[in-house]
Amino acid sequence: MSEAPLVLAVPSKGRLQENAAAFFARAGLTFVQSRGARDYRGTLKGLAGVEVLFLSASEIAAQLASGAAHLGITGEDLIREDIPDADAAVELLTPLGFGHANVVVAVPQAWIDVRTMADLDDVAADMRHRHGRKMRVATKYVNLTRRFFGSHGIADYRIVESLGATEGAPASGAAEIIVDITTTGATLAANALKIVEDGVILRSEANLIASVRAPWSATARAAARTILTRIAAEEAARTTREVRAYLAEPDEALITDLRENFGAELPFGLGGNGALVIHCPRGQVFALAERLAENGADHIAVHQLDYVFRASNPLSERLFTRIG
Ligand SMILES: Nc1ncnc2c1ncn2[C@@H]1O[C@H](COP(=O)(O)OP(=O)(O)OP(=O)(O)O)[C@@H](O)[C@H]1O
Ligand SMILES: O=P(O)(O)OC[C@H]1O[C@H](OP(=O)(O)OP(=O)(O)O)[C@H](O)[C@@H]1O
Ligand SMILES: [Mg+2]
Repeated sequence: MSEAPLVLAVPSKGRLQENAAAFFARAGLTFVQSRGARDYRGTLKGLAGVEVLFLSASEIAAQLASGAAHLGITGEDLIREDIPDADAAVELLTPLGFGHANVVVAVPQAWIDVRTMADLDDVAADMRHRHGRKMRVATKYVNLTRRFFGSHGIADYRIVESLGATEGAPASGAAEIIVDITTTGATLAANALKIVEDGVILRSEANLIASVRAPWSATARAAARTILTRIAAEEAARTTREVRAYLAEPDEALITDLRENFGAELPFGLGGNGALVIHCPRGQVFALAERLAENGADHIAVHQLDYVFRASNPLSERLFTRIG
């Protein structure tokens, strides 16, 4: 196939890099950077039709928006901030459980009268009327800030664009308040800032994201299907346990009970000789084992799985439903 390859955009540095690489590795997807770690283009070992781009998290959002990348990993905060029509441009295929960060409005701790966005509105109006100047908000999340302040009816403010160390702006006098991301809260605390109670703009985490506008050639589709199938197989394995037991006479009522009350599946059928192979959600293992024991199983073995491949998976379905 000589058609345009699938372009996969992966964080090359920063907070998301290590977790993203580990995520792909778990799914058996290994990057090959033939010219060493500073080579910002690569391929996937054993998988033709894929070009890997190593980019910063914000550049990944831009490439997904324009369609220069088909698939990528980045933070939802950057997607919502950098892509004006995010829901039309990209599909968030699945959250990844890392890169958690909240985009928040924070004010000096010394502002003891300011607890809510409504209080902040009062402060802003007051500054405008009494001192004739607008409250300054330091942030790199300009669009998220405008939308959020607008939704709270706050208009008396001015954004001071910040390119880093935003939490320092109030102390340095560059702005009165800030909008930034926080995870542990350590940076806010170190700068004597507090989060406004109803001032959490977005709860973000890293996502696997597809571009709607990328050229989805047959080659790109086939590669995406392979990648998503592997990722889904790993995810299914991680959240599932395999339970094996022997029951002299497994009856239909028990099987129905296991299916309905424990989320159990018998992926390989009933077998016929009383040997049961059950797959169930990880959290149901102990309850399921007890039920099997009550029904006469005297040896119940529980296994972790590496991969569970299914004919269809939620990730591929989401992608192909969206791109047609
Ligand atoms: N403290 C944090 N904990 C967890 N995830 C974070 C944290 N800070 C940022 N992130 C997530 O990682 C993304 C990228 O942040 P990172 O610090 O790697 O890059 P950056 O500082 O935005 O950009 P650059 O490194 O190019 O200056 C953020 O947009 C957010 O989604
Ligand atoms: O709540 P915390 O756990 O303290 O984390 C929040 C800090 O982490 C990020 O900065 P980063 O270290 O990525 O530096 P940057 O300003 O260069 O992005 C973010 O911009 C905050 O400053
Ligand atoms: Mg950062």
